[in-house]
Amino acid sequence: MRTSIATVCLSGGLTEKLHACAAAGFDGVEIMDADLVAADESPEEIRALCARLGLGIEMFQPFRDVEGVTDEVFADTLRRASAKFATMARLGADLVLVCSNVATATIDDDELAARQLGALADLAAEKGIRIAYEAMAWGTYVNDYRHSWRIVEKADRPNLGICLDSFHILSRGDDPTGIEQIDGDKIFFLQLADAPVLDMDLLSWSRHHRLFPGEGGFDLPGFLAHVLAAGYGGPLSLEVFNDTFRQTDPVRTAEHALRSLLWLADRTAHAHGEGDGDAGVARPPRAVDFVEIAGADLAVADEMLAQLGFRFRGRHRSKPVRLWSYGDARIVLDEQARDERPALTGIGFVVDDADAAATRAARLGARRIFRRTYAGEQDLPAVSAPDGTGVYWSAAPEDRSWVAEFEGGVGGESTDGVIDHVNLGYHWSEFDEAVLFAASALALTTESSAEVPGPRGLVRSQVMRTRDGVVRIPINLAPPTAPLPSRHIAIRCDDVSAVARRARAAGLEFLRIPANYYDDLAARFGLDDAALDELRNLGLLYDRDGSGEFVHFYTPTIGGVFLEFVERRGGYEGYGALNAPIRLAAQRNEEVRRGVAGSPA
Ligand SMILES: O=C(O)c1ccc(O)c(O)c1
Ligand SMILES: [Mg+2]
Repeated sequence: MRTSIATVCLSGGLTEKLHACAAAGFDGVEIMDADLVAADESPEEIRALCARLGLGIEMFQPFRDVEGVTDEVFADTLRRASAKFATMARLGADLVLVCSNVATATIDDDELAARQLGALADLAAEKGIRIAYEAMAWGTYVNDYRHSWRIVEKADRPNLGICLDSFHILSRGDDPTGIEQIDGDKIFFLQLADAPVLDMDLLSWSRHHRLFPGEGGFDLPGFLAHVLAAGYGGPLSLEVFNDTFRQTDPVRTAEHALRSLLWLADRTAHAHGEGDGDAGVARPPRAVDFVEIAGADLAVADEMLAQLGFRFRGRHRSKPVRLWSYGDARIVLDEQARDERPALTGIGFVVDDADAAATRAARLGARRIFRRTYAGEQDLPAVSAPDGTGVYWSAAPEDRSWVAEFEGGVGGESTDGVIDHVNLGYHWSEFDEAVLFAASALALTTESSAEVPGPRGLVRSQVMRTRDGVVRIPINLAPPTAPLPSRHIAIRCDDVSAVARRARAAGLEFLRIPANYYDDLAARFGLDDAALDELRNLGLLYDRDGSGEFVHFYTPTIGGVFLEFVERRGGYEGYGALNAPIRLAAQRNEEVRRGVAGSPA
């Protein structure tokens, strides 16, 4: 599989983009005409740079507004084309992308379109150039890949083929199975992009919201399978127009982009039964093993966990690390960190094959973490997620010997606790990368996303989970000007009221929920007075849907982390989305009271 990326995906000048693509390990690039026009370097210099970096120039793009025009307009099109073909010769590029006409087309006639594309192809042939014709989703007359293929067949030139772009096909809801009817040798190029499912005009959706494969709502593995079944053997090239990636560090974005292609290739091979074992598609995790909180002094966390009813399981025998558990929910407090501010710094997962999971994540570009372990200590395979969060794998319960490395804890175990979800917040520049990491390295599935209004702006929440719901990681996108949101660990228990009562009796202060919230609950759900009083008195939040109920509460925030206790009744699958704005507002009110709030924006 040859990997390629369009320069339009990245920020920076053309040479910076090329260096980033090469550093990430791409085989080739699509050079955007506009990037070349704006570059200081000549086409010859860009050609030499690509050669030095080992990057193939897979395609030059785009050339626009060719077919369906009057003879007079077309004469000028050929003049424009001659000039661009001369540039391509200097660049050493021999494939050009022609977008279906979105602007100057005035004549809806396939015979004319085929004649004009044929004439363009003949001009290109004199320079040894091939043309890939791409149906744009918003093309004036040609906007369906099957239509572009009919025209290419009609024109019947050896150097004229089509370019398929997953966005243009899937955004319109066109059936991609027809791709298999196309002669694979005539698919000259393949562009890949995912996108969130949005209800908006195609052009804006395409120009601003495309995503790398695995980050949106399109079935890219299914799409690619059709293209490969047609016999396509060219590069897999990413073409992602996205406002965020135009601003982020091109080196990091290029690494992120390559990870999406590896994920896609794995998924597609897997669907064909060609997975290569340990490096192939990871099986989703079976559970969250533990969550790690690190900070220089975690005494406040110890106190809070004790108040909540966690059991102290002891100190690690060789490190300043402590273990607490609530049933099967384990929290590791790590005081090796120099940073004063406690933070959620790692998550352990239970998988079938821990080494395979780590190897696979490393192959997807994640850095391995090597930790000092002493004789007899379990060495959990681990990597660092792109944001630096540690990810550990173990094959528990058969293999949870690390727990026995903690000494001096109390015995006995409450049995009803488990980690329900771990909520991670990101800024705009890291959000899509985090979603892709969860989809690829953690083998989690994307659930629909929600938007939550908070006092500092809108928070987008994208839940990544296993299909069985045993592992759930809501990934939140913070408003652009807000500080990085706190992360939180949600513990599921059988009786959240009992936990709340006990924690209050032990002196734990909860996040303060406004009285107005309970008036609104009464209005919304018609709860009886006793139920409402219990919620109000204990400071609990409540939600209900067609399948069940959800009762939960939040602790105060310690540094950058807080806890939530939840009780799910019946088949309730959500996270109390209607309560999230209450939580965000209450957390801000708490910051205001403590004088650490900053400005609202
Ligand atoms: O939005 C565009 O103009 C544009 C240009 C080239 C492409 O390959 C494409 O898919 C879209
Ligand atoms: Mg395209």
